[in-house]
Amino acid sequence: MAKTLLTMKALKAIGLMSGTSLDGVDVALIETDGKTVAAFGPGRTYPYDAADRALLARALEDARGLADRAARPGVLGQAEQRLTARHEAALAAFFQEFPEHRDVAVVGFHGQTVLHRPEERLTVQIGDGPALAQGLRTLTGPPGPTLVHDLRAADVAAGGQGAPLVPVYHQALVRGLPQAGPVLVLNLGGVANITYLDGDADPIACDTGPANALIDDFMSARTGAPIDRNGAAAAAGRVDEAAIARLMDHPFFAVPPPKSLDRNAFREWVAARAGLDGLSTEDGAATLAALTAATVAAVLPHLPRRPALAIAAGGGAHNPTLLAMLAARLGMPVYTAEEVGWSSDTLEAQAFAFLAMRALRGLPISFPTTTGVPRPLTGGVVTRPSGAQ
Ligand SMILES: Nc1ncnc2c1ncn2[C@@H]1O[C@H](COP(=O)(O)OP(=O)(O)OP(=O)(O)O)[C@@H](O)[C@H]1O
Ligand SMILES: CC(=O)N[C@H]1[C@@H]2OC[C@@H](O2)[C@@H](O)[C@@H]1O[C@H](C)C(=O)O
Repeated sequence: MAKTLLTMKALKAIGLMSGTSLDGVDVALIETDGKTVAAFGPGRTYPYDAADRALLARALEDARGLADRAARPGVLGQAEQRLTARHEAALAAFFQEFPEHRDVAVVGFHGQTVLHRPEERLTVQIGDGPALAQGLRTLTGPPGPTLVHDLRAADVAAGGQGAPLVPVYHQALVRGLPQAGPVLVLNLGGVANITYLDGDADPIACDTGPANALIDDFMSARTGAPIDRNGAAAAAGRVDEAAIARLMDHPFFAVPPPKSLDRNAFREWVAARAGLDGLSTEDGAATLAALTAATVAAVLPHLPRRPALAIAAGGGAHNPTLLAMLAARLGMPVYTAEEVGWSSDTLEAQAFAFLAMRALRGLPISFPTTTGVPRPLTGGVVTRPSGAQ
C-alpha cells in the first residue's frame, strides 16, 4: 500500500467542462497525483457561438422526456456530435498555444448535462468519449492520453445525487490555505453549489439553487445579451423582497445536503411567483441576484458550524453586486477565488482534471456527505490510448 502511494507521482491532467450556463468549453491543465495539486497550468475558455448555444438549449428541451440515458432523440444526437467536435477544436487551440503540454497523461471530459433527475436514477451528459479520445491521439501524437468521461453515472446508479463532484477538489485546494475555522467554497455557475470544509472531516456539499442561469435567461429576454455584465443592471435596481419571500417558500431549501438540481429546476417556480414581468430590467436583475444570495444563505442552518469565510468561484465571482449580496445574506466575508490564489474561470475544469486522475487511480470522487452515495465511490468511463475501455 505504502509503495503504491509512493509511486503515485504527479502527472499532467487536463479537464474539459461545458457547464450549465452553455457559454463555452473550459479547458484547464494541472499537475496532480489525484490527492494534491503539484502545479496549476494554463486555462482557457473557448466560447460557443450563438448557433451552438441554440442547439444545446434545444438539446436540453429534447432531453426532458428521456427515460433511457443512452437514447438520443430529437436534436440530441446532433448536439452530441457538435459538442464533441467543439471540445476537439478547443483542445486543438489549446495545444497550438501550449505545445509543451501535448504530453498530458489524462483528460477528464465532463460533457454537457442535458437532464438531471437523480431521484429517477437518471443523469445524462452528452459527449462522445471514445470519439474525443481518438481525436486527441491525432492532436497529441500516439499513444495519446487516457480519457475519462461520464463521471456522474456510477454515483447516480449507486443511489447518489451524481452532483456536485467538485467538493473533493475544493478540499484539496483548501488544504493549501492557512485556515481559521470552517470554509465555505461557492461555485457560482448556472447553478450554485457549496462545499463546507472543516479540517480533515469529509466535505459537506450540495447544490443550493440558481446562480446565474435565471439571471442569464432574464437578461437575454430583456436585452438580447445573456449576462448582467459585472452586475451593472442589478447594482442599479431594487430588490423585490416580497418576491424573494415568495420564492424562498420552496421545499428544496428546507432539505439538508446532499441534494442536487437540474439547470431549469426553478424556471416554472420563478415564472409563476417572481412577478418579473412587472419589474424593470434593473429591478428584475437585482431580485434574481438576491434570490441566488438568499438561496446560498439558506444552506447555513443545515451546516454543523458557521463558516468563518466564503470563497467564490465560477462566473458569478465576476459579479460584484452578487458578491456583495452574498456577503450581506451570509453574514461573512466573501473572497473571490483570485483573492486566495485560485482561478474563478478555470477551477471547474481543473476539478475534472483532478477527478479524472482520481478515477484512473481508483480513488473515490464522491462521498456520502457530498452526493449521498452509500459509500465513497470512484467513477468514470476510461478510454485507454489503445482505444480499449
Ligand atoms: N463579468 C461577469 N459579470 C457577471 N456575470 C458573469 C461575468 N462573467 C461570467 N458571468 C456569469 O457566469 C456564468 C458562467 O459561469 P461558469 O462558467 O462558472 O458557469 P458554468 O460552468 O457553465 O455553470 P455550472 O457551474 O453551473 O455548470 C455566465 O453565464 C454569466 O452569467
Ligand atoms: C448535473 C450537473 O451537471 N450538475 C452541475 C450543475 O452545475 C453546477 C451544479 O449544477 C453542480 O451540481 C454540477 O456541476 C459541478 C461542476 C459539480 O458537479 O460539482
